[in-house]
Amino acid sequence: MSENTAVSSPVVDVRGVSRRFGSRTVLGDVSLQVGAGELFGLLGPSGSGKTTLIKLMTGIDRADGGSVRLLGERMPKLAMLRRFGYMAQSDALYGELTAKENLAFFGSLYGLKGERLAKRMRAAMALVDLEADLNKAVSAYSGGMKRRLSLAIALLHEPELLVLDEPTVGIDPVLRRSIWRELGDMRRNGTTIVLTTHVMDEAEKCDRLGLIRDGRLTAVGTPEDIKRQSGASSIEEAFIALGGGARA
Ligand SMILES: Nc1ncnc2c1ncn2[C@@H]1O[C@H](COP(=O)(O)OP(=O)(O)OP(=O)(O)O)[C@@H](O)[C@H]1O
Repeated sequence: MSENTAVSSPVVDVRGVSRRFGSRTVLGDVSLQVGAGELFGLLGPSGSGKTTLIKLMTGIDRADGGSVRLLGERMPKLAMLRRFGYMAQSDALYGELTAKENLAFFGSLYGLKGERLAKRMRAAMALVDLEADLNKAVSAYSGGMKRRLSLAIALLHEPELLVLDEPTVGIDPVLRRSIWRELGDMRRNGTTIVLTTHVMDEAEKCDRLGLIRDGRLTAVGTPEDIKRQSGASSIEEAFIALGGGARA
């Protein structure tokens, strides 16, 4: 691994993490630090281990070896639910409830209530352009609307850290752009963001990228570093050289 720059007081501190399923090692000895206010992108081919790593970070799954700390706390830890927002790859929503009821449910887990909850619901739904659908049952939402509601839930409590697994899949280009603008504003306000993506122009917008292949980080650095390391002129080429195809 190269250029995994030492980060002082990292918000995300993954050390020597591994995960096996049966006899198969899907993550091997992964170490990664993400600093406060960084927008960090995990990039890798399908099945390379991105979601597995995200699940270990958030405490949804437990590593077989190594350690994960978020905001200085050893994971998994239930109380940390209030301090980070997580958007899973498959939406974890209650279909029979309205969007508002879903938001209220997750809001209560985050410790939000009363006027603050109402205010945050309005702000989060405005951000994903779903204000008009607040009282609609989630079962009547399209796939893209469900993704947007999942994102609204992840940032409902204005967490210090956002962990987003493919946040813009199924979202149209106009809304995708406005969501990225919003992620940029959040980062400027000090929110740390870790996300996975398959979209190259999204990868270019990250402060740093981690390229993952076969459960190992093959490169970590700024988009410019990654291009330089692989001698590529675009992230897409670098991805193929370092993470997405035959190693150069
Ligand atoms: N619960 C599980 N049991 C067995 N194998 C699993 C389990 N979860 C993940 N895997 C395997 O681990 C590997 C990594 O999966 P993971 O979902 O982390 O990949 P990914 O990089 O997120 O892929 P994608 O980009 O397609 O979402 C895959 O081969 C997958 O089949």
